[in-house]
Amino acid sequence: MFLVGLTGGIASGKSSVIQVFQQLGCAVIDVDVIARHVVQPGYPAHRRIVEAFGTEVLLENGDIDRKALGDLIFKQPDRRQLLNSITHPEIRKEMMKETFKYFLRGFRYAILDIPLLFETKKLLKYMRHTVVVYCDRDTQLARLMKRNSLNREDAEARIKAQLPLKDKARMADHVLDNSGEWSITKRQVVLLHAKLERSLEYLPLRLGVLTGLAGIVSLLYLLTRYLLEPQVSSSLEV
Ligand SMILES: Nc1ncnc2c1ncn2[C@@H]1O[C@H](COP(=O)(O)OP(=O)(O)OP(=O)(O)O)[C@@H](O)[C@H]1O
Repeated sequence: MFLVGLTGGIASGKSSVIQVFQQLGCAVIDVDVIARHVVQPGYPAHRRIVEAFGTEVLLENGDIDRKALGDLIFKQPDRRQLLNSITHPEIRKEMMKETFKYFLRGFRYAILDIPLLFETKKLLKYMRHTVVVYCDRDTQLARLMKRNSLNREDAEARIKAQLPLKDKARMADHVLDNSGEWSITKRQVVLLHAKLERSLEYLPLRLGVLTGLAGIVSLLYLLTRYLLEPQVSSSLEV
């Protein structure tokens, strides 16, 4: 199995593209979903966020108020870093668990939706392929303003807070251009999936694990035989 990291910019279409991969039966790991999961009440990250940011980032039912927290860290990079240092290790652990489950189920590749793949770089070394969901700046701005009911100034500020989408596209192995009609994007996703499925890059890990298992089984077999065999020399001595 190999890993494919999918990223893009705010409102560039990542979630929409990931849905198509899901419909195609792919192994999808959504970091946003994991990020929401690990901050639920009862989880260590939830307790540490409340300790660090206070109860004003809580909703009445005890859940984290993601909007309040987002607003709080938006203009304060040091607090953003603090939040990341709490949540990122927990997110990575969950991602590894999910990846392992898909590996056991025999998937050839798993696609991970990682919004800040190129910014944080931490997960980049595990990705055999990187995919950027791109759209031109005007389209991105218009879709963001519409989806989040933002004025132009706020939407522009949010786009500016990230690496430019064009730079990300240059760094990626594959670019899905989502500037136009949705049907055109969908076709690109289907083609990319077919290409990744055809790739033989899943073989080294699978063969490695099978060889390792075969080695362990042989070792156990030899050990069992040795332990169960009558000790001829010692019985002669008696
Ligand atoms: N090709 C398209 N044509 C028209 N609208 C689109 C297209 N692709 C996505 N959208 C719309 O643009 C908005 C942003 O898309 P989406 O939520 O998939 O982006 P995203 O990259 O996951 O965003 P974020 O990271 O900010 O959550 C959504 O409202 C979606 O319905």
